[in-house]
Formats: sequence, structure tokens, C-alpha cells
Amino acid sequence: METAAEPENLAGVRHIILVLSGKGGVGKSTISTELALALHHEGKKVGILDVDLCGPSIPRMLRAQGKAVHQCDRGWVPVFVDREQSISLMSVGFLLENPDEAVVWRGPKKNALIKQFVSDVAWGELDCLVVDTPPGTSDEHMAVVEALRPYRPLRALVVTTPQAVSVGDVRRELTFCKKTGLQVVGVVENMSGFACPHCAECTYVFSRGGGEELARLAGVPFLGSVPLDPELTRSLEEGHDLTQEFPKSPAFPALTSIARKILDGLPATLS
Ligand SMILES: Nc1ncnc2c1ncn2[C@@H]1O[C@H](COP(=O)(O)OP(=O)(O)OP(=O)(O)O)[C@@H](O)[C@H]1O
Ligand code: SF4
Repeated sequence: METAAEPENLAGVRHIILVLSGKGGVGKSTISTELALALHHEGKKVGILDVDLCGPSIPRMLRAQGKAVHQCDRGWVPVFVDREQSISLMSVGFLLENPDEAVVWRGPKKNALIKQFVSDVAWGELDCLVVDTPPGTSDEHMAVVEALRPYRPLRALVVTTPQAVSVGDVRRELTFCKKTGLQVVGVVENMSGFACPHCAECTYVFSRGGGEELARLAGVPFLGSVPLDPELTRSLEEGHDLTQEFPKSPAFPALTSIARKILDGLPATLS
């Protein structure tokens, strides 16, 4: 079967990483956002595509809620999050008059929007496009994989929390990656311990090491653990300027190390 020509808007996008999690609330959108910020601190141009259509939270996290997406001759111009315009964001949240509207959408409408996101967002030159997905494996996952797979090798970052129950769900996520040909760049354990706001000492409230064990059993890299930082939760909830606040968080060194490991594993050229 002949593959359709690559959408013009993908031509400058070097690498694509899907952020996946087995279940909701483990911090997938947080890790997508922080990974983009950490890559930005490594001097990279990053785009974030939020395909969590029923719960788009990244515009709020990045203080971009209510911003308008403009049209240009190549489609939509994403919202720039920072002054240097090196972090761009596209989310269904920018297209809805009422943010609750997305919750009632059915599969075909979601699939059509995802196809449009893939072909009609004028990203320009990006070192990396981070795609935040809904929890589990849904229509959105299949739609984004099918829309992007013909043009780029797709990579997946899998987020879990340390508890065994989350780890079990992630195992299913890894099976999805295998079946759909996604290359797993690694597993990240989020909310792995509580970083004290006074001395940054980390206390392991839950069990620890589930993510590492899972990665070992699945034969994929374990990229690191990200502590729970109450200050960061507040910034994410209230929508502070994360480009300024994130570097002060105890999660920052962990995410920087994860971002470096991901960059080291990517081929240098556009594959
Ligand atoms: N490492 C962290 N430090 C502090 N807060 C965190 C951390 N990770 C996640 N959170 C907080 O946990 C909550 C859930 O995170 P998030 O929305 O990223 O999860 P999710 O997996 O994307 O959820 P959903 O299933 O709704 O897509 C948010 O309030 C977020 O601020
Ligand atoms: S970790 Fe240290 S600073 Fe934080 S509450 Fe405990 S003793 Fe106090």
C-alpha cells in the first residue's frame, strides 16, 4: 500500500516521543510538561501536542489557558509558552469555547481532530515533539500512532508511580508499545518519594523501586525517579510561569538527567 506524502508541517520535526501511562493520575501530563521544560533547558526547541482530548490540562499547567491559536497559510500556529519561542503547545483546550465540550466527543470526531493535529499544526523546526496522551490505550492512542507512524519512528516514554497496582497497568502499556511498533525509550517512576520543601530530603512514602523492577523485567531502560514536590504541584495547579519555577524544584535535577538520557539515546540525524 502506498504511503501518503509526509505532511509539510512535520518536515522540521526531528523526533517524536509519546508519553504514556497505564492509568490516570500518575502524572503523565506533569512529566510531559516537565520533560519539555527540561529539554528546553538543554537548549532544544520543543513542541508539546496534547491529545488528552477529554482532559487537556497542559494549557493550565503552562499558564497558556485562554490563549488563542491563530491560523496561517500552513494551518494552526501553536501557542508559544516562553519568551524565546522555543516551547510551543497545541491542545484541544485552545479550540473549545467551553473546555468541558471535549468530554462528550465520540471516536470519529476525536480521530479526525488528531489527524488534523498531525497535519495542520505549523511547528516549524523542532528538536523534539512531546505528545501527551490519555491514560491507558484508547482510540486517541491508535489515532495518533496511525497518523504519525508512516513518517517518523515513534518513541514512547512510559510513566508509572512506585506502587505495584500502577506497575501492573504499565505492563499492559508496554504490550501496546510492542504491538504498535513503538520504541520504548524508557520508564520513569513519578511521585517517587516526597521532597521536603525545607531541606529537599526525599522521604519514600510509598513503596519504591516498582518502576525500575518493571523496566528490568520488560527489558527496557529505567530512566529515573521524579520526586513529589508540593511546591511544583501548587505551581502546576495555579499555572505559574514554569519556565522560571521549574528549575527551582527538586524534580528538576531528576528530569534533567532523564532528558539527557533520552537525548543521548536518540539518533543524531533525522531518521
Ligand atoms: N512529581 C510531581 N510533583 C508534584 N506534583 C505532581 C507530580 N506529578 C504529578 N503531580 C500532580 O498530580 C496531579 C496529577 O498529575 P497529572 O495531571 O500530570 O496526571 P495525569 O496522569 O496526566 O492525569 P490524567 O489521568 O488526568 O491524564 C496533578 O495535580 C499534578 O500537579
Ligand atoms: S526532611 Fe528535614 S527539614 Fe524536612 S521535615 Fe523532615 S526533618 Fe524537617
